[in-house]
This record gives sequence, structure tokens and C-alpha cells, in this order.
Amino acid sequence: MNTVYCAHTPDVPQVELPARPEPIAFPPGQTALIVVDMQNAYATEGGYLDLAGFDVSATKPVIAKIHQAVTAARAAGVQIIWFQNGWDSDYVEAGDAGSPNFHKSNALKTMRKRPELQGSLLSKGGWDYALVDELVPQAGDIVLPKSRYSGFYNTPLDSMLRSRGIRHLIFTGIATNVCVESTLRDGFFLEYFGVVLEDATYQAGPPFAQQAALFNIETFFGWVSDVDTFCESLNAR
Ligand SMILES: NC(=O)N/C=C\C(=O)O
Repeated sequence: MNTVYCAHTPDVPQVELPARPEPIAFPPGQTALIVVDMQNAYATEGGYLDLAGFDVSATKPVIAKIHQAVTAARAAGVQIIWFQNGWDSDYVEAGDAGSPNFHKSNALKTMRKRPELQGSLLSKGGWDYALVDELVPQAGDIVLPKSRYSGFYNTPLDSMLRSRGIRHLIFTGIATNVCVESTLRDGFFLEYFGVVLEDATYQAGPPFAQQAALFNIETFFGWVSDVDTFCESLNAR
């Protein structure tokens, strides 16, 4: 199958990444690897998702894959961007009962059901909000807070990417079917090329949620590859 190239970067050296539904090329210097919400809330037992009844027991290999992808990407000159999802400790940023987020957020619902947890879930500065111990941003990385599922909504992400000439986004993180997919979709509407590294993501919910998100992405919004293929492609430059 023919490799997809962005028509506006013809003279820049490209990495050809085998992916579904077809290979896609990206110039490392105009690419960002986005790590979505790898916080204790989403990837550690005792964190928000776990307390809300979602299974997070299989996230350790995902953390290791993200570490592998980030290390290879950084060495190749790809910009690393870390997102952290959450709100101030009074939950003003979460919205009150006039916001759908107040009614749909399982973190807020869990705290309403279990008042002893109030102030602990996804609260800036707390353990739940912190990135997992294994993943540590380094100098030159960008760390961005966000208060809704999409990393483009109410954040400087778009202007930070544009000012760096970045048009290609490689996605990792949790959850595939919520914040990863939301951010990739918004990126698609803003003319970014989005690729998910499937083994560096994990769903919130049953396995079909992962499969459905990846189906949507590879069929309608972007491309799907994996971490070893991504690293091999960077090494083959
Ligand atoms: N990071 C995410 O995908 N979050 C999913 C659910 C939530 O934040 O409530």
C-alpha cells in the first residue's frame, strides 16, 4: 500500500512508519509524541479509575511501552508532550451542576458517592493527579494540564504545535477510548495527522472499548501502529 505523506513537507527527511490502514510518513522534527494522562488516577491501583470500578491491573506493560516510545522519540528529536488531567482542589475547574462534566465525570461521581474521597481524586498537587513514578518528564519536554477529555480544549496545545511547525502527532496513554481518542479527533479537525501506538494505550472499560476506539481511529481519524514498529522505523532513518 502507498505510504501517506503530508503534501506540505516534501523536502524534509521522513520516517516511514508501517501502520494500519496504510503506512504513514512523518518528519521527526515536525512531530510530537503525546503522552495522555499517565497519572496514578488512570494507571495505578488505588487511583481514580480503580476506585470507580475500572480494571487497571494490566497497565504496567503499557507504562513500559510508553517509556520505550518516549526514549526513542526524544533521541530522534521528536517533541514530547505530557498531559495531566484534573482540577483545582476545590473543583471549580471541573464545573458545577450546570456542566455536563459534573454529571458525567466518574471521578466526581465517585467522590459524591464516597464523600471521604472528596478532594483526593484528580486534584492538582495530589498523588492521584501525579504522573506514575516510572514516567518522568525531562528538560525540553512540555507538560500541560487539561480539565476536559480533549487535550486541545482550553489548552495552549494548538498554538504550541503550530509555533513549532508540528503537524504529526503520535499518541500514547490512557484511556484510548476517552482522552486519547478525544484529543486525536480534535487534532484531525485541526488538520493534524494522528497515529496511535496501540500497545502504549489502554482502555477505560471492557476490551471492546479498546477495539472500538482503534477501529474508529484507523477507519476515520488516523492511523494505528505499535511501539516496536515505531522504534524500528526511527532507528532505520
Ligand atoms: N484520561 C482519560 O481518558 N480519562 C478518562 C475518564 C475520566 O477522566 O473521567
